[in-house]
Amino acid sequence: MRVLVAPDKFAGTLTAVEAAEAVAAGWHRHAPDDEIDLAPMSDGGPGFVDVLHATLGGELLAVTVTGPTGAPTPATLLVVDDTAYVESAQACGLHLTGAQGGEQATTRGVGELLAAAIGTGVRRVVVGLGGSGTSDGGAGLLAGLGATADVPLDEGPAGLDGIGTIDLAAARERVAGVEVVVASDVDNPLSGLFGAAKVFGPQKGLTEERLVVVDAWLERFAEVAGRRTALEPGAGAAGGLGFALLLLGGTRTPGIGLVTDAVGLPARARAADLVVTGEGAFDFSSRAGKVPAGVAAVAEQAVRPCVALAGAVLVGAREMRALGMESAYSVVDLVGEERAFADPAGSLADLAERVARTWSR
Ligand SMILES: Nc1ncnc2c1ncn2[C@@H]1O[C@H](COP(=O)(O)OP(=O)(O)O)[C@@H](O)[C@H]1O
Ligand SMILES: O=C(O)[C@@H](CO)OP(=O)(O)O
Repeated sequence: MRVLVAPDKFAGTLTAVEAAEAVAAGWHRHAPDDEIDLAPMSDGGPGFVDVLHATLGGELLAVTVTGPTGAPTPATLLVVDDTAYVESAQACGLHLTGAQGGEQATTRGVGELLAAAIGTGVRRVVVGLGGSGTSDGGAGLLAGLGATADVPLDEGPAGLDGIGTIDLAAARERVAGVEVVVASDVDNPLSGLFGAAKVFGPQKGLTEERLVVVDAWLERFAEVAGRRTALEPGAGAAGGLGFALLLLGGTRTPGIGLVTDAVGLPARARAADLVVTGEGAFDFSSRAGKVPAGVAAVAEQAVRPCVALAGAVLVGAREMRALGMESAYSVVDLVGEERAFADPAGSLADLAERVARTWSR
């Protein structure tokens, strides 16, 4: 039997590559003769560059950029032919800000990363969005590329309070002649009920009262910088980085689709008998745009069953099927929360061994 293993990262415990390897190790304990094809995945968030490098090869270039709280932060660009890939979470990820709300946290480093990518002379730069700890509407990115305003653009959303004017000419000049592709994991607008602060603020540590304040800063920023662009799908990805990149002429594409195509997932699914995906928490936010739903859609096209192995499964059977999944299995249900976090790779392997008993033939 051939099994395609295509998980996302398990945020905080396993990278996508580690998760795929753990699943393969456990599966082989039960079914040593099964052929396993490892395809670690990303939707534009953490792991984007690693996952693409593992499949596409290319050259990795190390750079140091300004982190979300100002500290020098290492990041890596991937250059493949005339395209550079940049992962915004490396410069402003939640792992760098901690759950502090990010009211002063900046995306300046993402602008620096983009500038470094453009500096390599490529024709196209793909920016992966997701997993950010910031909510600055991408103002920091614009500052990192030379934009100026009557308020500081690189002091987080708090710095935008009372903004009246912005000049994007220098930033637009900096990206002129380069195609900017915005690979985002969500299609939310910048502000409002479905905006960056309201929907993704809580996971960054913003309290109910502060969400409203940050949303109002973003709303005002949108009025000054580009109201219509703020409503476009994906403007609210990565705390509004999508907005800034769209203002600079970027075009949005779902990150999962970009990665799926880049790693040739449809053909690999057709060559398999079963597709296995997974992520840390399988919940209803795992809908369209996220790795498990994207992998399930590819499996469906290939007429192959798809199952999910997750740290925790937080949806019922009906929702799981709506997400295209035949079954979803939980590490926590098998080994308990303590062991799941103490030995994430070992316990995911144990779960995979169990699942192989049901699915391998
Ligand atoms: N090994 C694990 N076992 C159980 N739960 C995990 C494990 N790793 C991560 N998680 C849970 O998954 C959550 C992250 O969800 P995940 O789907 O990986 O990321 P996101 O939703 O940010 O894309 C974590 O907050 C944690 O509760
Ligand atoms: O960075 C963020 O604000 C969100 C949405 O883009 O990412 P994730 O869905 O990975 O939590």
